[in-house]
Amino acid sequence: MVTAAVSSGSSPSGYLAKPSQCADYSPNIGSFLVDPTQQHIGQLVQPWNLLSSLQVMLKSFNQNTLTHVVVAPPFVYVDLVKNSLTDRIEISAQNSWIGKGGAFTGEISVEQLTDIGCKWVILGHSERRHVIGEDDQFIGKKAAYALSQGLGVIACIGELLNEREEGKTFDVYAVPSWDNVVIAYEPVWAIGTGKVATPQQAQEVHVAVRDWLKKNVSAEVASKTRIIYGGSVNGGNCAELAKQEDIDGFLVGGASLKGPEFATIVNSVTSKKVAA
Ligand SMILES: O=C(CO)COP(=O)(O)O
Repeated sequence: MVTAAVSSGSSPSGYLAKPSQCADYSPNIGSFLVDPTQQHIGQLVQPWNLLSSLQVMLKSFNQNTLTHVVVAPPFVYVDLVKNSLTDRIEISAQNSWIGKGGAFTGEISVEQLTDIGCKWVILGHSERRHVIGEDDQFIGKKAAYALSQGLGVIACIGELLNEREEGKTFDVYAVPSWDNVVIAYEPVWAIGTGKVATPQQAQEVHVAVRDWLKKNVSAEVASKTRIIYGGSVNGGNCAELAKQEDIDGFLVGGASLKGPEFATIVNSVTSKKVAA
């Protein structure tokens, strides 16, 4: 990407942002997010792989549907993916720097992301927490900064398998009171494992998150905030998950690389909204 000068770290570049390509959507429609991280099911995500899946998906879903589609490609492909897709799909980054851009070599700033037209950033993904070592406080600071600059935040929360087994699911997520936030519940044990949460397990946590928002923020925020589920979502399990009252959409990794399956997942969210 032209903007990533080696010595300039996360400083904003002179790259001109394109005009907004944001599709209008109402806050309480379904969300569907695609996060094909660098490596999924042993397969390196290449842009043409992702793009061909997205093109297949685009042919199979009605672009006038209510489902809000956001794609989060690896950083190096953001520009390519953005420029190859219809305006109907918004782009998210998979991470951002904690504060204002500066000399932080190797980091990507919020300013750079908005500069190239990103609307969203995923923060607190389990791999950032458990592999890189980011904690709630660090993620909270990142979220606050991204939001202050107008970037939407897809905030990921989720428990490890041993925490679920020890009954700690409800202690793990400390969700700050953010506006312009989509909350993604991703049980760590379900990510990339093929072991999906049951609809009831997911619904139980989503309800608890909504209750948390109600108590700690407001009833309005609780009802408007989209809470999406991630972790081994596929074409076969999406419909039952989507039927759950508090599951507003999905964060999908591996299945996003399979176009027809991807369309099935998008359409499962749409069907729910149409039925509502
Ligand atoms: O965490 C996820 C995407 O970032 C979920 O991945 P999978 O859908 O492959 O389990």
